[in-house]
Amino acid sequence: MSPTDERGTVLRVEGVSVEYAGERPTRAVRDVSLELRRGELLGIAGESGCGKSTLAYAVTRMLKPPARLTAGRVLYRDREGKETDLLALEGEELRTFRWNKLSMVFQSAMNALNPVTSVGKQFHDIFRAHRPAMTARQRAERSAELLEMVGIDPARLRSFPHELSGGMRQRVVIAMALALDPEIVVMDEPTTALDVVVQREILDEVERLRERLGFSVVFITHDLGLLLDVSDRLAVMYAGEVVEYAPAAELAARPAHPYTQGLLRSFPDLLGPRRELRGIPGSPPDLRLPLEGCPFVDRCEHAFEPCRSTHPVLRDVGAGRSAACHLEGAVVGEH
Ligand SMILES: Nc1ncnc2c1ncn2[C@@H]1O[C@H](COP(=O)(O)OP(=O)(O)OP(=O)(O)O)[C@@H](O)[C@H]1O
Repeated sequence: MSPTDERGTVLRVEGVSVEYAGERPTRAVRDVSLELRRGELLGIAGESGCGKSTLAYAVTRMLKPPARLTAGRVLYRDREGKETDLLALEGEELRTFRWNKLSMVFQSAMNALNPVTSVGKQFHDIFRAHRPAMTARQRAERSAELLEMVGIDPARLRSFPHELSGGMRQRVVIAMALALDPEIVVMDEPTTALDVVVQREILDEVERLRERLGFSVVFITHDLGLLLDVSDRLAVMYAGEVVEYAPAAELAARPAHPYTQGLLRSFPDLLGPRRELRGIPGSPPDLRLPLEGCPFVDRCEHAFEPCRSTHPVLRDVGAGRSAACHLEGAVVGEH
């Protein structure tokens, strides 16, 4: 049993489905179940359009029309084991929950920051709203401490967002997300807009902070290579569904789902032997149309009789892995 098992689950996503309304609704997230353990980094990978962001918005209660949650529960479990269904929270309860227990870091730091307000004032506003008992001095001290924590000179509290580099802005957003010491941080493509070196620095920072502060992270990106590096466990999404769910090391060594194998073949392994780079031919199914069999069937080189007619459910395929695939053991060889 790993240390995260002993600390238990902090968030459980159960059977969540989301649709975008339209003449034919887009079923963007379909019956997704996941579990975030205390202190772990759970990665969510998949190509653009597979529903990662929609899932993040559903979990953080930020879905806006035309998106509509059609099924499921998102349960937060506190340290005493008491569960709260996030999808049932409203008004003040939801607002309190959002910053204190769960916070979010999204792709565009520029959109998350108010361009006409100094960084310091934005920290002060968070504290004034959520920690009204704090004095002005305590607010200033805590803001400076948070900036230092993410490697930024507290003198920057006087800066406006446009005076900071992209990497610094993203660090500020991460510091804000950590302002009230949340237990869960959901990060959706937090470094995608940044260059590779800055990306790496920020990820190292998140790692350090996670070790120090003990929060859990849901980390969403299309960059599977990066996720394999930073995640404890990984969920691979395809066409709105989780098709594989496994410890990162197992997923890298023995990917069970043909889609995961294809994704792993699509990027170069910098340390391993040179190999042919092959993408996955074809494109994902139209999520507005009914899907009967496996959503990956048209792109799968291993498709056989049941794949077109029977929808595969996520099942245990050994070594802590689950895969939604009809193949026996789902493992069809090294990638
Ligand atoms: N506002 C919207 N209205 C209708 N359909 C939408 C809307 N937003 C997203 N979708 C559809 O929902 C599906 C999932 O999109 P989503 O953005 O969640 O995927 P993603 O994996 O996060 O992709 P990306 O990395 O490109 O953001 C896609 O088919 C997309 O076209």
